[in-house]
Amino acid sequence: MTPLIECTDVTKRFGDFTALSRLDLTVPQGVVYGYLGPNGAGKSTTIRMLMGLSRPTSGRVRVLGEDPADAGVRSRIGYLPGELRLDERLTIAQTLTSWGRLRGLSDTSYRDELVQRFGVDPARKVRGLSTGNRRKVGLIGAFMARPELLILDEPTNGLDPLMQQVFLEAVEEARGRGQSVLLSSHILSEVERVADLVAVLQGGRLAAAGPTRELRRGAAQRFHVTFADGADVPLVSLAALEGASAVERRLPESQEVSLAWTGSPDPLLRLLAEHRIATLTAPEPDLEDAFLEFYQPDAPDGRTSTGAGA
Ligand SMILES: Nc1ncnc2c1ncn2[C@@H]1O[C@H](COP(=O)(O)OP(=O)(O)OP(=O)(O)O)[C@@H](O)[C@H]1O
Repeated sequence: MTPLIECTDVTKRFGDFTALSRLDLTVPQGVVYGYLGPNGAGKSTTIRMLMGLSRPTSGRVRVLGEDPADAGVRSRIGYLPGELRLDERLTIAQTLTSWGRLRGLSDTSYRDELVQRFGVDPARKVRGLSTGNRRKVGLIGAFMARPELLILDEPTNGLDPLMQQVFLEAVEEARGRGQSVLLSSHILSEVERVADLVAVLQGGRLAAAGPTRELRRGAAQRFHVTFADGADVPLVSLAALEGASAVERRLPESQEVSLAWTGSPDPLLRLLAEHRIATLTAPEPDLEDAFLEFYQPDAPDGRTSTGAGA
């Protein structure tokens, strides 16, 4: 089956500046795809190309199997731009009706349900709406026609936690119906909850891409160890282990040590077994840990230097 989005070796330059470099990206049917990266990484640049709003300098972009410069393709996508421009003179209802007309939407029951769930008053004028309420209108517009592909640029910007929840439910419903959703976000915990696949952009290059579960599995695992009162705290031996990084005592004289670990924990557990331990905890690594590894400023391989020195 043709992927809904396929970018092959895509580069985008603005003058001398390369905003995106040799991007390969594939979004299959029926998945939620998280598009992550720090400010200026190139997320919006990618999304604008997917929507045919700008052209790649080189490489090939296909959306729904077509060139996105084709207006017919665009009208099949539920799109939420990073900066949504609305006609200030209209009410919310008029705005949604005009978008619906453009899409040939005849059954408005899902639209009306979304209006309820997002808690917007359709009679209100767009002028004077808060950022969050504008975002809600944009989201309802993107979801209401149940398009096969949704492309959402920072969709939860300005939404309160309750509305973020409503949004995530709409995303899960869309996936349940076989629609695909590409969403860019800085809110990693939310992407982690909902995305099947993620890509991490850094400085216009893909730093990682793959199933969320695998990325999380590859993340450094944090361990917190409390050595028994009076027992040795083997900081130097811990820091010398190959999988260890950021080995730190909680407080200068404390028996508590935290460290990050990559790879099988066997060598760590063997070393710890030689010592008297009061507690050992290892929280589930999250995407934030995995993600932040990609842009430690002074550690290109993602490892932080060890804090062992005491
Ligand atoms: N039209 C343009 N002309 C020149 N440079 C641009 C243009 N559009 C984007 N850029 C630059 O390209 C880089 C990527 O920008 P982009 O907006 O895609 O990043 P982003 O990942 O979406 O970041 P943010 O989360 O801050 O929106 C930035 O350095 C930006 O300044």
